[in-house]
Amino acid sequence: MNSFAEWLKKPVKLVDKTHEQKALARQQQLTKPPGSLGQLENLAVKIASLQASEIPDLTHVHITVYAADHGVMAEGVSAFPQSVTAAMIRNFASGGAAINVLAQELTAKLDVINVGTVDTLEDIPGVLDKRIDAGTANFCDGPAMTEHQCQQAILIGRDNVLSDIENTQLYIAGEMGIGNTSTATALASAILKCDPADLVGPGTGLDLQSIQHKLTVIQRALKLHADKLEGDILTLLQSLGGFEIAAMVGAYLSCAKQGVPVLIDGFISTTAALTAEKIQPGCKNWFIYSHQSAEPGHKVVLDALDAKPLLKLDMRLGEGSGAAVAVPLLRQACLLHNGMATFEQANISKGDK
Ligand SMILES: Cc1cc2ncn([C@H]3O[C@H](COP(=O)(O)O)[C@@H](O)[C@H]3O)c2cc1C
Ligand SMILES: O=C(O)c1cccnc1
Repeated sequence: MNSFAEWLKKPVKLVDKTHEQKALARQQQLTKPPGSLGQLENLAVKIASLQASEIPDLTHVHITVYAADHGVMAEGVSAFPQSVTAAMIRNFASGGAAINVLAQELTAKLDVINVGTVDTLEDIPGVLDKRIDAGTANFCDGPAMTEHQCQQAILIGRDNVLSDIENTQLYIAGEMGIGNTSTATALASAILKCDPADLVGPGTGLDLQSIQHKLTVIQRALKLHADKLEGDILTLLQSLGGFEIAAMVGAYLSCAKQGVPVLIDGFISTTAALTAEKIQPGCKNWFIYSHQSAEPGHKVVLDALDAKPLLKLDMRLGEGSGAAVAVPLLRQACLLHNGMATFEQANISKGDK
């Protein structure tokens, strides 16, 4: 038995029900009509139970952006050229991307990992070079990855979570990879056995005619890999995924096994979350969903996870940006939970009904 298979078998950590009960009871004691803080109450209870703590705390947030290129770009499926993936890695390193601005404001730890760009980048301070290959293969011609490459990518995500687990109170995986809305659409359609026409969208900004072309490309890929649709999820990930998507799957599996709360971002990240949940049911107990992006496939994937995202801001960026935007809400839910007085402390009558 190799170490990958051993690790994969490790169970997902069970969520602490005692702390859930304690947090629910505390919410009933706080000086407000029960339920009046709406979803902020559920959030605080969820974070308290995931952290197994009476004082949930989100001071230390670990954000990792996984970047990689996609072979399906040979079919012309994005409004932007493939070289933008590498260019954005440079931008992450110099602090100019949206996620840099947000991570700085949150005082979050921000890692950037190159999991496999076509461009061989020089050593860039602040970027972890874990290039598996020069992008994935075109899944219209064959599997996107070899089995070994897929495992390598998963282990990169696993190890990133473990690298700072002692300090991580919340983990966010972001992605950068031109063409990856096509990859996520193909993978999610295969996993959910649904029509890719219900998921496909503009990504970075395709017009209607180009979206139609993107759909025919994805349909071709799904036809080519049709024999794997009844097979296991890891094979689907290997056939239709991307390096950064597989790395996010590994990170989510790692969080669920170790008991680290995860805040999920947009369409591509949520497709990785769905993949992790299908590989190991129960992973999703560790997930909180930040937002619903404008990419149509995101709603389909969120629904498949029974997810109720906190925000709907028509964002469609990725990089972990939607999740980062939601962190202040989570922090405020915790602050209210921890800091408000109880009826007893404030000597206020609780009311009878
Ligand atoms: C400058 C720039 C920065 C980005 N940051 C995230 N994405 C997002 O857009 C890409 C997916 O869209 P598509 O499948 O249409 O290529 C991914 O890289 C995703 O992270 C970006 C895209 C661009 C152009
Ligand atoms: O939903 C997302 O995260 C998204 C949508 C379009 C392009 N990139 C990311």
